Amino acid sequence: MKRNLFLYSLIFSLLFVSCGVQRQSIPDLFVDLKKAIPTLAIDLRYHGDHNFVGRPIRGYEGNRIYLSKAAAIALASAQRELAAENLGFKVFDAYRPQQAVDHFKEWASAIADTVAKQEFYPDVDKRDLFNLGYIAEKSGHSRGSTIDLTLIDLRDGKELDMGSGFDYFGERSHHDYQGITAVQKANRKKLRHIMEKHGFKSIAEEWWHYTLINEPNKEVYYDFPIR
Ligand SMILES: C[C@@H](N)C(=O)N[C@H](C)C(=O)O
Ligand SMILES: [Zn+2]
Repeated sequence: MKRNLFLYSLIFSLLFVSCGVQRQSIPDLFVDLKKAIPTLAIDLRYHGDHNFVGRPIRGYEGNRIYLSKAAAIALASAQRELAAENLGFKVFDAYRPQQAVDHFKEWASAIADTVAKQEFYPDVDKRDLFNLGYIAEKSGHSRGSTIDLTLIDLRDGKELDMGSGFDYFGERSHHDYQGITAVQKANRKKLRHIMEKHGFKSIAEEWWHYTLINEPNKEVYYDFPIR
């Protein structure tokens, strides 16, 4: 009896460990972006609390950024081109586990929780953020070839003025919004131009969001946590 118990618990622990390893393993498709492009500036917003939820997001356990190799190669060539103008990228988000998207959905249905409303969605009811295209229930980020980013001046590390902050959900962040200055328009255009030149496409609602057109594994939504 004792022997059986021992065997069962051994099998159970082995199963548990192997599941754990599977959950932790990063698919071959991905690279650690900090290692692939060491000169990239990174501010992984969903790892901390400076984001529209106001708290760290599920699945962002480590301050690391993963992206598909194909997207990382395209981004590296764009970054090289920018450097000639003393410009670089700052990345806010890249691969996003599905569990993080699920966290966004849960948060959106908790109507009373508006701790970060003032900064991120002052004029939008949080229940409409999905319908209006600001957050996706099935996000390209989970497929691994989508990235949220801005431009920085390499001489002082400061972000270029884009006319609204990252994840400001409102018309002000739309590509076609006219009520911003000529400099802000030019900065957005510069970001869009360099991203499109290197194979990425934009969405109308967010100046910071780009997806590699020839992304690999278009059908797969990954859920491994970021550690
Ligand atoms: C939430 C925002 N940063 C974003 O990435 N929005 C798009 C629509 C997405 O969720 O895929
Ligand atoms: Zn995005």
